[in-house]
Amino acid sequence: SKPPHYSTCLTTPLLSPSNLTCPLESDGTFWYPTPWCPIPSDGYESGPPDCIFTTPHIRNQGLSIITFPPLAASLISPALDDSLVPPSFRRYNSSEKWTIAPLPSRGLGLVATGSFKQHETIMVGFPVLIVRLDFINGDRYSAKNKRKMLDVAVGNLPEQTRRQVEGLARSNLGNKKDWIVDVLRTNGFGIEVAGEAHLALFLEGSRVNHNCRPNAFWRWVPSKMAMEVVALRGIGRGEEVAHSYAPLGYTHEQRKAVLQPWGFQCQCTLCSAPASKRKVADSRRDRILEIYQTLSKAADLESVERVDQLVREALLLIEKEELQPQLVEYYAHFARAYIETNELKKAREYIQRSDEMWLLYGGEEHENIEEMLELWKLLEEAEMDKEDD
Ligand SMILES: C[S@@+](CC[C@H](N)C(=O)[O-])C[C@H]1O[C@@H](n2cnc3c(N)ncnc32)[C@H](O)[C@@H]1O
Repeated sequence: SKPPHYSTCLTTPLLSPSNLTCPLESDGTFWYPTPWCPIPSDGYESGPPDCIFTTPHIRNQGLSIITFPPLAASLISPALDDSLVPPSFRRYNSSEKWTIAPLPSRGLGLVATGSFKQHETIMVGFPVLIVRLDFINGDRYSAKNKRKMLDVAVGNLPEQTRRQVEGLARSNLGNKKDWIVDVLRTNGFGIEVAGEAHLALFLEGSRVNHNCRPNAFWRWVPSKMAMEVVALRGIGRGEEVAHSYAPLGYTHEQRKAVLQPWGFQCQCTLCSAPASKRKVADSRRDRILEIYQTLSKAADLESVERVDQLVREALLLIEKEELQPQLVEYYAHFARAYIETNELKKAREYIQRSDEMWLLYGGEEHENIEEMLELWKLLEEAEMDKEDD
């Protein structure tokens, strides 16, 4: 049977219908070739189909997306408007301060050919392939159909881009047919499109290797569909630029488990340290988490002095373990504990710090805006209550 044309504006819980105009913008001429929407195995029972959308010239490299039609429609403007990419973003793309080079036992990687100051943007990348995570993980399409759709998505890209995507494939892969799923899993970055999880593939950004004590982090700029790699600390010429694939703060065993899908043995300074040193690092990391949990239990917060003590201990351990990016969450958490114990001046100070860090690590459009707003509201209510007393 013929799939219903998606211009019927199939409703999806992901975007409220008020955000949609009918017919969907994705029905127009923006995409080339015409989007292809194979029928999911469950028909359209559990939602719209995943379709392949390609815009072959965007950002000088093209982009293919496999997702729900309303989500693709939501990207056309302004996120995928080439004329709205700020000049600074274009400049980083041809930066002379980095190169992609072969590195011992970890394939290619990003290497600084100039120096970077702390928090300086190193690279800006635009995705060439975006795939809805549940399309890959779910079973609405058979493995064969998924492969076919992914092949079409890559095949629609301009030849040079396609070759570069193919160049990301691992040569030692067991089942060669699964190369693109493997590339997405090992080189893809998790991003959100209208609140739905997707994997995004970048040509150069996907070459950044892992380090448990990273010198860089990346942030996603949804309104420009761009990924920025940013220096966590000063980086010298010749240094490899690496970020952590594992959440910071994990212990050795936890890191091993999350890094397993990438199929490499982590040799970073932390993982290859002698067992005794690793044990010290692990116990500090466990303790940081324990403090976090204690601060979450209002009943355990006997006094402001107790909160002060726990905050001081956590800050010291975070510094020792070089986990500063984690402060973005810890500051907000400290603030909650101070609100709980009615120490509102300190609460305000930590909310402010958390806000500043979110801006740095998540960018202006960071995903936690709502939670931070709620925290500010909570503080203001507590301040009003205190005034009334
Ligand atoms: C996102 S890619 C990074 C680019 C990759 N080196 C390449 O040549 O395409 C991830 C893969 O790089 C390798 N890799 C990344 N970090 C590594 C590390 N610290 N040690 C060893 N291999 C690493 C692993 O093979 C991993 O699956």
